[in-house]
Amino acid sequence: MDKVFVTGLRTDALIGVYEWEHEQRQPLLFDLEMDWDQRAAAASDAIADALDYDALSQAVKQLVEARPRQLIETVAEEVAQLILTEFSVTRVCVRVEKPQALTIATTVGVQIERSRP
Ligand SMILES: Nc1nc2c(c(=O)[nH]1)N=C([C@H](O)[C@@H](O)CO)CN2
Repeated sequence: MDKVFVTGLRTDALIGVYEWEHEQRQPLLFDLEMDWDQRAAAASDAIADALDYDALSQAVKQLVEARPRQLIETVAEEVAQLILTEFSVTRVCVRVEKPQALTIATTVGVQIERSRP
């Protein structure tokens, strides 16, 4: 299957289980990979037939930055559902990194894959 991907999408989120994390924004980085048949877009050369990675990235950033959450699992799930429902995508892989979470590790994160029936 063809793919559209976005790597290193940066957001500034209120994210974490600790009190200070609800007041101080910190970066969450997203890698997104979507199934998308490219043939119609390639034939028409029209953005209307493409999965618009610009619109998709802006929507993800807006969702993530809109409200505080405790777990990166929650964010990953919400992002996956947004992409499936708002962008007519049938399968998405969402990887979330929280690079400032631990001083003893370069980064931590979760990765999920979700499909629409
Ligand atoms: N599986 C998870 N473990 C932890 C999370 C999380 O979101 N998912 N969050 C934290 C804290 O917020 C931590 O990142 C603060 O440094 C701990 N474990």
